Amino acid sequence: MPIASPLPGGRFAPRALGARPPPPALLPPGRRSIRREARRACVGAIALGKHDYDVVVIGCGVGGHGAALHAVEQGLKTAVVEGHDIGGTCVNRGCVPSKALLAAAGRVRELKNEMHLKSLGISVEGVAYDRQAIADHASNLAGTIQGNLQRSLEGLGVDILRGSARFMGGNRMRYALPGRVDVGGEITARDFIIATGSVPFVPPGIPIDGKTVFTSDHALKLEWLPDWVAIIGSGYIGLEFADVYTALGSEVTFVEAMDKIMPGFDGEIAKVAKRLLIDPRSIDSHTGVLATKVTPGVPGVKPVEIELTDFHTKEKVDTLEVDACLVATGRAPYTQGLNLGAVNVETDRRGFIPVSPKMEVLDREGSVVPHVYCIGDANGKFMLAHAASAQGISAVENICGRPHQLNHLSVPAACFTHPEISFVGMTQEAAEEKAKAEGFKVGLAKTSFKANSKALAEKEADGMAKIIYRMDTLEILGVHIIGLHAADLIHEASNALAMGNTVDQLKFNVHTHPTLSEVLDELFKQCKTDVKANAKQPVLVS
Ligand SMILES: Cc1cc2nc3c(=O)[nH]c(=O)nc-3n(C[C@H](O)[C@H](O)[C@H](O)COP(=O)(O)OP(=O)(O)OC[C@H]3O[C@@H](n4cnc5c(N)ncnc54)[C@H](O)[C@@H]3O)c2cc1C
Ligand SMILES: NC(=O)c1ccc[n+]([C@@H]2O[C@H](COP(=O)([O-])OP(=O)(O)OC[C@H]3O[C@@H](n4cnc5c(N)ncnc54)[C@H](O)[C@@H]3O)[C@@H](O)[C@H]2O)c1
Repeated sequence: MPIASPLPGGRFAPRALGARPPPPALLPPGRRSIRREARRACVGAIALGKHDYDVVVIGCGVGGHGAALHAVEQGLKTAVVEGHDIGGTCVNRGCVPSKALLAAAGRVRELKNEMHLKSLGISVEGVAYDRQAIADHASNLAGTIQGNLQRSLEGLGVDILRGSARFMGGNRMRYALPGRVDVGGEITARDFIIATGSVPFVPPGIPIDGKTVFTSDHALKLEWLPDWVAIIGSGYIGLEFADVYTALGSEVTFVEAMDKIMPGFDGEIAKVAKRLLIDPRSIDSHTGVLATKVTPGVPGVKPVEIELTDFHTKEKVDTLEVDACLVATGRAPYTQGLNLGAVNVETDRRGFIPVSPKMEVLDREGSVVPHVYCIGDANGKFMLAHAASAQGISAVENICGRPHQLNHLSVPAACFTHPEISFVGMTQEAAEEKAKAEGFKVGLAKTSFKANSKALAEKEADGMAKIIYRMDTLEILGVHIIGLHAADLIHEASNALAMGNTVDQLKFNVHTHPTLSEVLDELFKQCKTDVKANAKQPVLVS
């Protein structure tokens, strides 16, 4: 039976886990020679010999896990050093528990939507939920996936070293667990991959008490459901928690520094999201304001006070009084205690570790620091789990002497609200700027879920998809979807982008009827692919 993976695509799903696989000597001859050949190919490129390990990965979040699995598959002697929880943020305090909460809250929302159920001929009475049981579902799932990750590493022969790692100069590294004299030691490695991730960023003036003022780390435990919760920041975390809280009966107020809600998203998609995810729910928002001072409260006794300051004039404009405050204002890289100076590495102004497109760490002059790579949230290139893992694989390819660069524009992203939002590549705004600078015309096509038979059968036909492409080369610049299962639908577009497919190549592909995938089929078919005719079109076709 496949084992649940924290990553889409189940990076370790097909392997038999739970039991340690036989050592190479006991493997069937075919498997043995594949492992040996992989090792010869890769190790030949890096001239191994005098080190304890070929590769040491510092941090075992999904980035470090992905890197370690790929390294050991290449025949490299590999260790991960983990100072806290195997699985890092994604498994323990991120993707996994948040999706468990969203799954349960989404069901509650659906079952409480009498109108929707009635339109399908169904009536349900007395829908109730157990807050603690929902919280337990999230923490149990995190525990299960953490165990799976650990077994997958052990099963393939990756050494798991417990402790916080610290560079000692040269190829040496020390690791230790505070308060444990029996754990730790010093090791050497030919190559190091830094995968130490990130922690919540909390703006100055906001004290976190973990009860009434908290970050996603606390919110995921769902210890209580405030009647009224202010969420500072309307990015991914803000949107997903607003979805959970409103489904479970809380009222939400967004406090967003930028002039519009969801500033990081494509403008048109953000407008549709506002119509579908914000306006019909118990959500209001204050935009163009910073939360400059927050005073924690006492549940049921004293409210949390949030001082709002105009983003532009810097004048104090209002004070909110709410039951609780979730701070969702981004994440900060975590590189504390690594002693980066010992390997001539310095973080940038925001604390990220600068890297080349091959994930090689760069020094302050911009030169490559030999044998040190950095992947995932710690380099800040794309703070998503699957990006971290893909960067890890890319780093290992480079270690093996097979030059590789991940095309970050082809990395998809999704926000798991109900309905979901997903995208790959550029927003329309960014594409238009690029077109202006480079002198090409932008093509645009859109489709609605309302024209899709499957979405209509589900009575969930709210949503749209749009594609942005170059009219001269028919190259895809971006695809954005909001609607039922948008997070799954995006992969046809992201894979096309990764493979360098142009829109004229996609429009002849066949899709099963009736499926939601026809939303994208329709989108590709609507693209204007006559390049000669396109040259005569106005600058933007919509
Ligand atoms: C609430 C929430 C929901 C999210 N949902 C999604 C989602 O749905 N999809 C998605 O793609 N992304 C999601 N993310 C983002 C995702 O979790 C991160 O992008 C991802 O975890 C980054 O992986 P990483 O391996 O770079 O770092 P991390 O997962 O942060 O792992 C780093 C690891 O390094 C260890 N470490 C740090 N320093 C040391 C040291 N000196 N020595 C040894 N070990 C060390 C840490 O203990 C940690 O285990 C979410 C994030 C949050 C907060
Ligand atoms: N589904 C997913 O893939 C998923 C889910 C959750 C988190 N994540 C990852 O976690 C990271 C963190 O998520 P996030 O939502 O915290 O960050 P974010 O960068 O997505 O959004 C932060 C928002 O906070 C606003 N902001 C910042 N400071 C403010 C202040 N003082 N007052 C008011 N508004 C302020 C910003 O303008 C922005 O809109 C993201 O980079 C994302 O990649 C991903």
